[in-house]
Amino acid sequence: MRIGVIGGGAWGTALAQVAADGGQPVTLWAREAEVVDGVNADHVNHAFLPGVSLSASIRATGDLADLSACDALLVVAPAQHVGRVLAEAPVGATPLVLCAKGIEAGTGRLVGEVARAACPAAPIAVLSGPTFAHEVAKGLPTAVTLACEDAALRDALAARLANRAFRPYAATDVVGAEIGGAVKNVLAIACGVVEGAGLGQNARAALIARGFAEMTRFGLAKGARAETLAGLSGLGDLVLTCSSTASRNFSLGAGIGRGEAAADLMANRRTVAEGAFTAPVLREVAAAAGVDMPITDAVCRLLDGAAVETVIGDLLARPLRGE
Ligand SMILES: NC(=O)C1=CN([C@@H]2O[C@H](COP(=O)(O)OP(=O)(O)OC[C@H]3O[C@@H](n4cnc5c(N)ncnc54)[C@H](O)[C@@H]3O)[C@@H](O)[C@H]2O)C=CC1
Ligand SMILES: O=C(CO)COP(=O)(O)O
Repeated sequence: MRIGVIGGGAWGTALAQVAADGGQPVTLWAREAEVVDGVNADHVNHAFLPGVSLSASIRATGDLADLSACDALLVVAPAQHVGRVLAEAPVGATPLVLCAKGIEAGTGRLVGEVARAACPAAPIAVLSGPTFAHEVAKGLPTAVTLACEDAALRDALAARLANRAFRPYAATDVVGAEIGGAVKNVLAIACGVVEGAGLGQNARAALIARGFAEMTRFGLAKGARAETLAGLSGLGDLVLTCSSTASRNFSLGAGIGRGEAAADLMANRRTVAEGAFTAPVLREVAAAAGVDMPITDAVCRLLDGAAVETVIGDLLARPLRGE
């Protein structure tokens, strides 16, 4: 199975490295010429995954047409750009493995819905879980959810991507796998705020547990299964990104918690903090579905510039309720 990767950020590059295990050829499409040149000449993605030596069997390209001979495409552009990139990619009926985590602003669509609209003939799988790119690229042990309704395709993809350190777990719940990854990014911002503002470990654990309740309420309303949300792509990824400054979303929140302006933090970054784009549209979609999302709402207010003390105070002052 010839693998192509759409997106030369940290995660696309790490997944290209996974797919290149054992010297298998992989084509990596990157938007930036400097990334293409660095991967081909030095076997390093200096811009997005510095310090990791990549397999020489990864060939980078800036031309989407070079993906036309691939048997499966890993889609790893940021969620807000997936629709545009897929519209230009030579997909046809080639299976797509969606690896971006987010909800499209303006439409409220999960990445799967975006991909189905752009590429109606392409079978869809979702790969998601607790996966810091730099750890995966270095070959550290990692497990992911690989969700696909077509069992034969899912097994073929799992067999192709699995290696000694990278372990896909099969699932059929595509929507559930997507929702866990999209919602946890928003909750990771909230946990970062707690860290940055020095609110303590109790508060962070409370946010993880109540955030998981929020993710589960939203997921169930949108057709996800509870066991998927409690698995690697939901709870697993929530725990990872709510616990570490290696998470860009957590780091963004930590900056806000320290009192820095969210707009400045967003303006000064080249890497993507998906939760900042997902939070407002998640709030809209949840409101339309009648789902209460107090932590997501708090993150939206903080991103809009509300004071940390005010927002945290409001969260704590909500009427007491059953767990
Ligand atoms: N980095 C990680 O550890 C993980 C990231 N992800 C997800 O993977 C997706 C991609 O993130 P990363 O690879 O980390 O990105 P990154 O933050 O390392 O790099 C930014 C990426 O955005 C792309 N980009 C910027 N503007 C664009 C545009 N207008 N059109 C198309 N692409 C554009 C850049 O080319 C680059 O590939 C996100 O949805 C993220 O949540 C998922 C799991 C792990
Ligand atoms: O999704 C991730 C790990 O699973 C990466 O998290 P961040 O985007 O917050 O860095």
